[in-house]
Amino acid sequence: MEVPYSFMGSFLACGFLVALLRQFFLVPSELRHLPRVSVPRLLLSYLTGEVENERLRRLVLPFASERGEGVVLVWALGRWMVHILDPNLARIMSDNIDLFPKEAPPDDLMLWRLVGRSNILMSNGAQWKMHSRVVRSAISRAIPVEQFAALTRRLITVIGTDTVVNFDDLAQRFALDAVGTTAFGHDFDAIAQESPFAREYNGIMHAIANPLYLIFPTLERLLPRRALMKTMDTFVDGFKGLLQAKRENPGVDMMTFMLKEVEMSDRELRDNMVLLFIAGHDTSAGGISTLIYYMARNPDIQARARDEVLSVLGYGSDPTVNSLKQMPYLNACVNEALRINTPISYIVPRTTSMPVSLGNYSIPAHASLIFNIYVIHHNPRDWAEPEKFDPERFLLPDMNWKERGLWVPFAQGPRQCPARSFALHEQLILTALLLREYEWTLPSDSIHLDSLKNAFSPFALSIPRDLTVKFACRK
Ligand code: HEM
Repeated sequence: MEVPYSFMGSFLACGFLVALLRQFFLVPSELRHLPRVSVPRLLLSYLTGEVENERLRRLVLPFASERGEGVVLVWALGRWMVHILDPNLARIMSDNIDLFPKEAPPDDLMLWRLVGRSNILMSNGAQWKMHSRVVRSAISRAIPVEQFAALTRRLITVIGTDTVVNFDDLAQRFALDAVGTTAFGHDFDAIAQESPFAREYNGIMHAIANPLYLIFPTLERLLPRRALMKTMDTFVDGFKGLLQAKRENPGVDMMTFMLKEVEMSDRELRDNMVLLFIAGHDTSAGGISTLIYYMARNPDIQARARDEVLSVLGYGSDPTVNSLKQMPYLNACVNEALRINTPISYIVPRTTSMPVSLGNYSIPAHASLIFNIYVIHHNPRDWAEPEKFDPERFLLPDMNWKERGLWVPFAQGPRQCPARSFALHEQLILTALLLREYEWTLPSDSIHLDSLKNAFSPFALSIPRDLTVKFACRK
């Protein structure tokens, strides 16, 4: 019997496609000894737009909590990545930055076109040391306590007396003004009115997050998104304008400080500016919204934190670095919010500069590794009832969460977040002043009555979405 050409053609095409797909998802032979998450389950999760924290809870956490594994392979963005799930292994990786340098980001991924590569986040070795020295000293000169309080007062004016507000939006606008005024000496005035800059940024992030381009980054080359690239270039150029304005009109902000450093080129200054903008506002906004949400869901916790704030500050004075230290319960609430819905689920990929042994696992050279903050924060082997919002756990004397590397929202080691103290104070001051001014609850039609829902983010960010909150003035 003669086989029709059309049938043979389809058969060969199918065979070719299967072989291609197999190749695409094939685990490299040198990684095959490691446990791994099933590809079909991952693909289904990516294609249905599941949020990162849910995916990690369902598909990755069980490897640590049920099987006691310290690492697991996860397929993402077209390759296999080693997720570090064990706090001790995470510490080894974080402390040895020469053995585990930052991986060069895939050329095709749009995020890196936006963030740039000549900055503190993406550099390694001597370059990173230079960036780190300049950026860290700029950030850590003085905590802008008064500025945070002034911005909170602006926020209170916008919230008004008795209202329901979209708090995730307000938190993002607050965080944008916080980073704008303190890092660039530029007031976006985003709290009071819609900022075109923020709108453009949100539009770009939304376009970058197109699931098809994320799963198959090579599409950026096959079907280039020229309009998006142009918008991104114009957006980044906006930072050049800010830089020039800062040169002509120096202030007391981080950029003015960095401009005094002759070591950095204009390109490096601009890339660091874009980075501070991105790293500094979505993360903070996520942390703030999470904290406000859990306080709304737990009126007893909210009341206890308020009592503490009033006992230290009374009704007159603004918080200071010292007075905030006298509020252990409020500090515990901030820590617990950063644990339970950690703003960054895992760090930017590292690589191995040579074959290494991590605990019982041998990892080949040039593997991609990340340490998984979400899993470390949610492993029931280390945290009792990890899904419960319980600030009290940070007050237990024998928990030793710092020493054991169990609480790592800002990562750890030399490359941990340089703005840890900045971000913690931002949250403490905002919450202290809101507690004094308002009592807040979730409205009855909130989508978060049962559990917190995050917005979709392809960059492992956990930011609550559509978080309406009902504020009632206490005076
Ligand atoms: C709650 C808020 C924040 C959280 C949870 C957070 C978390 C993190 C984490 C986990 C890293 C490590 C990333 C990695 O190694 O791949 C990081 C790095 C970084 N963060 Fe933050 N961050 C926050 C706020 C900020 C703010 C407000 C700024 C700036 C004003 C900032 C600037 C940076 C920079 C420049 C780095 C790169 C450090 C390096 O590679 O040496 N972050 N952050």
